[in-house]
Amino acid sequence: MSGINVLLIHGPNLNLLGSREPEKYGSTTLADIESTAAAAAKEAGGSLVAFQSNHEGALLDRIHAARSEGIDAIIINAGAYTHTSVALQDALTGVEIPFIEFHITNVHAREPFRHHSYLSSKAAAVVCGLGVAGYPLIVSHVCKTYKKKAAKA
Ligand SMILES: O=C(O)[C@]1(O)C=C(c2cccc(Sc3ccccc3)c2)[C@@H](O)[C@H](O)C1
Repeated sequence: MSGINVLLIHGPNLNLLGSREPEKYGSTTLADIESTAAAAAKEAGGSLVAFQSNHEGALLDRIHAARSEGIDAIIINAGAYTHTSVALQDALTGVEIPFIEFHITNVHAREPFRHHSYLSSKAAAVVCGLGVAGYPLIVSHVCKTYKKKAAKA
């Protein structure tokens, strides 16, 4: 039985992780996050591919492509697009792949404009405030508990 294939997506500015605001986002780089997440997936019998873009359309295209790659679950930290993008919600629901909305910080304890998400109502789960340590935890959970998508006819 092959394992769960996870797509980890990061949105705008997250490529700068580790370089500024360590008090908020920690000092871990995005490359480290992705590497640790991939190791967690492997440990849990799954696999993980990662993608980051500062461009909304590129994020949409990457989500669309997941349909034909055997991706069983998406974990997305959409950054600021969380709070603005109906298009991201549409793409994530349109591909019919379960997704988890992830935030490093507790967005509900921050500025009011970060309290609304266009993704949460469609997400299988929403995780925020665990810091970057949350990534391997959620990846492992997904690989151990999610079901593989039925192959397309
Ligand atoms: O907490 C998060 O992971 C979040 O998704 C991440 C965000 C975010 C905001 C600004 C910059 C960055 S990444 C970063 C961190 C430190 C220095 C430079 C960029 C992420 C916010 O837009 C979101 O509201 C919350």
